[in-house]
Order: sequence, then C-alpha cells, then structure tokens
Amino acid sequence: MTSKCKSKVCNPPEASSGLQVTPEIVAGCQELILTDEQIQTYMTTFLDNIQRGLKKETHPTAIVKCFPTYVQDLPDGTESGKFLALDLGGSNFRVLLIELDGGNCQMQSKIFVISQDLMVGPGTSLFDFIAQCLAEFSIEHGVAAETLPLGFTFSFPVMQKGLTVGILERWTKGFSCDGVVGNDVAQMLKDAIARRGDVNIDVCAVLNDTTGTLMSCAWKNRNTRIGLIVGTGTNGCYVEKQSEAELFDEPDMGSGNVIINLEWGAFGDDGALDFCRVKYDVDIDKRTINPGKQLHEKMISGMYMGELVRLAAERFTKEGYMFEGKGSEKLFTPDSFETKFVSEIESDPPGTYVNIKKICDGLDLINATEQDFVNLRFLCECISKRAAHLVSAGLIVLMRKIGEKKVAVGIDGTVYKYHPHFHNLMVEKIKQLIEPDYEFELILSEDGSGRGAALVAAVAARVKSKPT
Ligand SMILES: Nc1ncnc2c1ncn2[C@@H]1O[C@H](COP(=O)(O)OP(=O)(O)OP(=O)(O)O)[C@@H](O)[C@H]1O
Repeated sequence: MTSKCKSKVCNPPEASSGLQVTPEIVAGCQELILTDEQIQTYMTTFLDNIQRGLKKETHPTAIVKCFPTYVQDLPDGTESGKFLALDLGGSNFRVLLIELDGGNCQMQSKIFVISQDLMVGPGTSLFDFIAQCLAEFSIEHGVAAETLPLGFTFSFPVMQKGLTVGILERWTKGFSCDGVVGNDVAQMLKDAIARRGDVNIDVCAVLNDTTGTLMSCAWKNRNTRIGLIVGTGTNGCYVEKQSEAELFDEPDMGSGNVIINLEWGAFGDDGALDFCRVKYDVDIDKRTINPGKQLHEKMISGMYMGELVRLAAERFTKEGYMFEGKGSEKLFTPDSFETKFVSEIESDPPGTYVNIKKICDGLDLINATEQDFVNLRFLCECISKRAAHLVSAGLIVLMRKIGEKKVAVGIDGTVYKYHPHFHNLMVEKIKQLIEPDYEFELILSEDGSGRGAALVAAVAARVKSKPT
C-alpha cells in the first residue's frame, strides 16, 4: 500500500504566487492531519463499536447504536405508484409528492422553514406544524381526498420497533423539543394529523435519511450497500446479514438482510476519539446544546466545519501569525465563518483569491494580505481533509464488514455535494487504505429523503403483496 503522507509532517502545497503557508501555522496544524496509524486506530475502534451496537448483550451500553431499520429489501426498479414523503432532519422541513413508474420518478416538493422556537419548543407544536404543512401541501396538489402512503424521513437517532414504529432516542443537530424522546414519532405524526381531521394519510414507513439515500442509489445501482450523509450532521447505514443484527429478531427472516442505521455521529462519545480530537473540537462541543454527544459528527459535518476553521483562524491571529495579529470582531464571533465559506475558499484555483477576498471583506478583514489568504485556505484544507479522511476510514470498515468486492456507496448532504474536493479526497484515501481487490464507487445520491422514502414505502408494499 502506498501513502502520500507517511510521516506526520505533510507539507502544504505552495501557492502559485510562490507564497508558502507560514511555518508556525503548518506546525500548529499537524494535529489536524490524521496519520495512517491514527486512521488504523480509528478503524479498529469503529469496528469494535459496530459489533457492540449489533449484539443484544452489548447494545444497551453501545455508543454506535446500529439500529435495525426493518428495511430488508432493496428496490428492483419495478416500484410504482404515488407517495407522499416528509423530510425532517436538519435545516429545512420538506413535504414531497413522488410518483414512481418503473425507472422514472417525478417529484414535487415544498420547503418549510422550521423556526428556532419550534426546534426547541414543545414536541406537539412541532408535529402540529408538520401536519399543517402536510395538509396545506396535499390540498395545493389536489391529493387531499386520496389516502396516499407516506414515508416519514426523520433523521435523528431512532430505535425502530417496526417499519412504522420509531422511538426517538435523543435529539441532535440543534433540536431539543420536549415530550418526543422516548415516544414513537410516527404515532406523534398520526396524532397530529388526526387532531386536524382534514387529510387522510397512511404513514407506512419511518426512516432515516441515510436509509433513504441508500435506497435511492440502489434504485439505479444494484451494487449499492452503503448510504452516507455529510450534511448538517453525518451518519451512515449499510446492508447487514440478519444473523449479525441480533436486535432484529423477527421470526420471519425475509431477505435475510437488513439495513443497519449506524448513528455514527455518536462515535467517540465515550472518549474513543480523544486520541485525535483537538482543542477546537473540545471548544465547539462545550458550546453546543448537546455537550459530550455526537463527537464524531462535530469533527465532520456542516454544522461545525466552518466554526472549526474560525477557531483555528482565531488562534493563529491571536498568536500573531494572521491578520496582523488583530483580526476583527466578526472573526472572533462564534459561527461567523459559515461552512459554505470553506467550499468557496477551496474553490478558488490555487494562487487566486477571488472568493477568499470577498469572504475576508465580509468578515471586516479588509487589510488581509495574500499571505493571510494562503494561511486561511490552508486551515480550510486541513479541517475539510480531516473530515473527508474520517468518513473514508468509516466507509472502509463497512466495506470490509460487508465483504462484497464490488460496492457502491450512495452519498448525500451539502458538504459532500458542494465541497470542491471532498469526493476526491475520499476516493484517494479509500484507495490508499483498502485492499486492491475491492472495487468501490462513491455516488451522489440526491434526494434520498424524498425518493428514498417513497421507495421504502413502495418496496414494503411490493414485498407485502408477493404471494407466499
Ligand atoms: N457550499 C457549501 N459547502 C459545504 N457546506 C455547506 C455549503 N452550503 C451549506 N453548507 C452546510 O451544509 C449543511 C446543510 O446540509 P444539508 O442541507 O445537506 O443538511 P440537512 O438535510 O439539513 O441535514 P442532514 O442531511 O444532516 O440530515 C449546513 O450545515 C451548511 O452549513
């Protein structure tokens, strides 16, 4: 196996202007560059975490929960019909109407903003709002009189007790509504719909967006076995043998497989990632509404990536290596550096400073020099590369566990979609570390939460109607 970065010290690329990253910043950022040894430690620990999540005996105390999803069959392309889908799991809430017809999929959708008050208010208010959006949408699209099957993409850690029963374990990604943890979110949705009484809906699947993403990709690519999200949060799922998934003790073996929702954002919550967490990770975590939780997610996903860069920039400014040692009030304000800035900065061709200049101006860093640009870009690269490498290491563990030599991974989420190098960084890292007889494809699987939800509902209907 070859490695482009064998030693701990990786030299940053030289800007075409000839400017190099300030040596003190290069030295200070070495802690963000994962060595092959650290990645090996990560992989061994992660596999152990998965095994603990899957086993009945160790599941209650497991950190990576490995919830069986009750989704056992992948689409075969023959699914058809009209479906509704709800997608709640991050910055926006969407209602979708999906029509599947063989290999075709037509989709209409509407986005609704979840206000900060709803995100942290009573659970019933949140579900009443969801039901209200669903009713409005159904009336607008002329389907309120039909009883359509609905797939509910609810992308938070849920313990499924069946395809239509999902008990919320805990909130993540900035949500913390009262009265939902420990309850069945499908039932809460049904109750809210019933309280209105103006629409009839058949809630026939609760799923996570990772499952939807896997299903959506599998609809087109029959080798799909893994779903991955790198958006507001991060999570993964994969197709496991039912015999390994001890919590999925259905008497009917069905296909013999089941999709496992890893909830890998929580990896490290027992300290398992402390060997590679840095001060910025610790500082970010302290300020969140769920300190000590979702530590893996906080090293990777869009909700935190920009802030990690800002914390690094703040440190090096205060140490006198950037922005004349002065910075600006905005630079020192938490969350002022958006994750999209990381993508924009890394999209500037090396040696050009168009986006970065605009971003620095916006942060009142009007006297930023070319040297500052080179340094800030390097911070972005270190943080985004670390995220891509962590996710890659996780995928390698899953590929080996699945054991099939040709695997497609369906991936969704704005960070993966819009970061200019995330995909390539992942491909490069996985190729470097996985055995050469594995063939893998990383496929952008858009709209898993919509089309995927419809597919879960449709496949369930197809399997149910199969003669026994
Ligand atoms: N151009 C960009 N590059 C990278 N990240 C971005 C970009 N634009 C927005 N983001 C980040 O992407 C995140 C939103 O991603 P996305 O819409 O995929 O998530 P979500 O659907 O809300 O939640 P999730 O997919 O995690 O369940 C936000 O954290 C935001 O900061």
